[in-house]
Amino acid sequence: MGLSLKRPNPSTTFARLIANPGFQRWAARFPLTRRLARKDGEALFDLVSGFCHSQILQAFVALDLHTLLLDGPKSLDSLALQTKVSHDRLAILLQAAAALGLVKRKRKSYSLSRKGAALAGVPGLSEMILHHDILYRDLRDPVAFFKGESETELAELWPYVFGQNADLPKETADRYSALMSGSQALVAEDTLRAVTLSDVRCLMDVGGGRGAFLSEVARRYPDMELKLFDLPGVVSDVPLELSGVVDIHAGSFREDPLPEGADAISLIRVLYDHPDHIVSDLLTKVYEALPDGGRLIISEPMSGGDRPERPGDAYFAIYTLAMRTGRTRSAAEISDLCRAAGFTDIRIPKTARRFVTSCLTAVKLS
Ligand SMILES: CC(C)=CCC/C(C)=C/CC/C(C)=C/C=C/C(C)=C/C=C/C=C(C)/C=C/C=C(C)/C=C/C=C(C)/C=C/CC(C)(C)O
Ligand SMILES: C[S@@+](CC[C@H](N)C(=O)[O-])C[C@H]1O[C@@H](n2cnc3c(N)ncnc32)[C@H](O)[C@@H]1O
Repeated sequence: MGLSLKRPNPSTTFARLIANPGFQRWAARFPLTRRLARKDGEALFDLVSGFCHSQILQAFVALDLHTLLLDGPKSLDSLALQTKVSHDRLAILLQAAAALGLVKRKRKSYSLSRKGAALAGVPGLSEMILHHDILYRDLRDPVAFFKGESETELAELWPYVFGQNADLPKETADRYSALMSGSQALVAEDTLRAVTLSDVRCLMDVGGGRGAFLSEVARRYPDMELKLFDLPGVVSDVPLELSGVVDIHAGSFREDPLPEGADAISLIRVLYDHPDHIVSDLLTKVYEALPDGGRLIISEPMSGGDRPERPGDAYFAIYTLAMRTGRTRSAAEISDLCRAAGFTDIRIPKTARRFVTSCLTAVKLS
């Protein structure tokens, strides 16, 4: 091997040092480095075994253990009877669930931990977890997945995103809307905590589903005029109590112009379902529908961009990649798209839980 005269790249040198098994053995013993080495080892092991953790959670929820334990501690015998899982195998599942912090174990009796009880109470979370069987199958061959060489089932679950025609089969609309509206309560709560609407006279929620966000807005701002715009197959099922309060518009933002009259327009978990050209067209339509001084409110899970982060980059980006129609964008990317559509005064208010949603607001100033 020839002698390299290139000056070593400091970051490569650092990586090679850490990757050296001899250095690792030394660092695991040396008092000043051993805690860090153990911490890195544990973190790596968590990544290695993460797919088992998700499947333990999936079985825990599918067997309804989170609701069975809501009434208080239960014995292994009674849980085995109720779940129809053999005593021995259920003991292993419950032991795993205890290790993951979902249950607490006292000899042969099990109760929900704080985390397990929170899981039982988060609206729509168990349905979300259960539908992950699809994403799990889509990720079975991860290299083919990232190369874009595999078909994905998630893309079939949300066929509306492909739809040039706005007529959505009722069954698909139902399944989709139930899953969406479950998590909508959290999204609405965090969005409305981050963005105040006290100066808004009329809000139109575009892609607002069956109006879950608008019902929360109506609760907090009872005098606000509200409009909902979504596909015909979706808005036909807006609950009756809401249809009296909300002005409903059926249409497709791909083909139809947006109704005018609102001084604020919200796009809640809409952009990440679509590719850039559709997002650009939609933002232009939103701009056109708003009056001078009108405000755009975007809320959806976002990528960390320059600062990659787990919820946006290691979950939602993968989810939207499996859907094959949109992508998870960073606030900076969404800002660029908004600017290109004419918006100014772009702000990125902080939200409480990045795994629930992130927000961006912009203003039309012509
Ligand atoms: C009483 C004593 C002594 C002490 C109490 C101490 C105390 C106050 C403890 C707090 C306990 C508590 C209330 C905890 C609450 C925890 C909560 C609310 C947790 C919430 C978790 C939410 C999660 C994990 C949400 C996950 C959401 C997901 C995975 C959503 C996915 C959405 C997707 C994939 C949508 C995709 C569809 C499409 C088409 C791309 O849009
Ligand atoms: C991810 S969901 C979000 C629903 C709701 N905003 C929420 O956060 O739960 C996306 C919404 O956009 C709607 N949508 C998709 N394509 C549309 C289109 N071309 N025109 C109008 N709405 C559309 C869907 O029907 C759906 O209700």
